[in-house]
Amino acid sequence: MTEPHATRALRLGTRRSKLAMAQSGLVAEAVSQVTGRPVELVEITTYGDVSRAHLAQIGGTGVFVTALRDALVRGEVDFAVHSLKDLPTAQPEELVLAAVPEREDPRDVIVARDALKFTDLPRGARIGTGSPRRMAQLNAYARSHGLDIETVPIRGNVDTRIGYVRDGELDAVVLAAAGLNRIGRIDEVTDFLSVDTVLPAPGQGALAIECAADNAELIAALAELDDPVTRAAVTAERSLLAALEAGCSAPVGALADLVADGQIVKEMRLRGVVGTTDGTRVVQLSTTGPVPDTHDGAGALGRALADEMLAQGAAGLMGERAH
Ligand SMILES: NCc1[nH]cc(CCC(=O)O)c1CC(=O)O
Repeated sequence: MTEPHATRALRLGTRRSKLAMAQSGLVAEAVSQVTGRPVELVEITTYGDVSRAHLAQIGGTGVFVTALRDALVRGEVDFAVHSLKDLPTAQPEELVLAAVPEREDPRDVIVARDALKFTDLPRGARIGTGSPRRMAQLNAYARSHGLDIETVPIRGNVDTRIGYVRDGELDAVVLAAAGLNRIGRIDEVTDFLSVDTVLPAPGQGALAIECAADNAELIAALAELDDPVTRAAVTAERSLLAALEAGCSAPVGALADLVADGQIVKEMRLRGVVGTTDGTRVVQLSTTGPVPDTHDGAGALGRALADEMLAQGAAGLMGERAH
């Protein structure tokens, strides 16, 4: 006899990294609450987990996500949790972004030796990051503020990256605040980078819960975990990314937030940046519009900013174009 549907465990497909397991654990609990069903974690290895190549070299788009999406399409798992910033902008038609929960801190942070802040790093300091977006903005800031830094391409999980600082190989590494928060290591941050210095990746700090497009019952339940403001913000950020035709490893930063006058929310602001990794050329613009209440409205904000950025030569600054 099959188990009654209402109590069968929902299968959550997850990567095995510490960060992915932490994120999936948080979401599993929330999903269990809204569905009344137990959630079991199904571990899946993605290309991004096994390849040693630098992200920019292996092409970026979707390396952490494809295997999870394949398992969803094959019906091996019921839903998957992704870091939204790792999710390609193209949405497969068999799948749907059922929920985007409230975003946490979108900022990038520095973990440096001797509790150093970014602007206090000594001349010639070596800063590890595998992200062209972070390289471009850190180098641009350094150039315009008389700092002398060297960005060093690295990759690997959080332990590996912070390890480069602990063992003295690098002076600092750049990471996302959200990831460190989720794995309980936010105390190791020595500097929270203002978004005026480094705009985060589109979707950074937000999670995406994805399931099969024909699973109406689960989609309805997961909708309870959706945060409409986060959804609108990340939709605008991702439509900017898509309209620039840039992959997730391209040097594109974007952040949408609400502009309030006292308690009253006035508008949504979208900021975007692209630059060459050496920081010599940067296009950074922002736009505002009414707070979008539809997917199309948020998309239009992103596309409008992309058009302005392209008119200022943004396309010529992106080395890693999506194929
Ligand atoms: N590319 C790896 C990745 N994907 C999501 C996060 C952090 C969590 C988030 O941004 O939601 C990280 C690590 C990092 O950039 O430090």
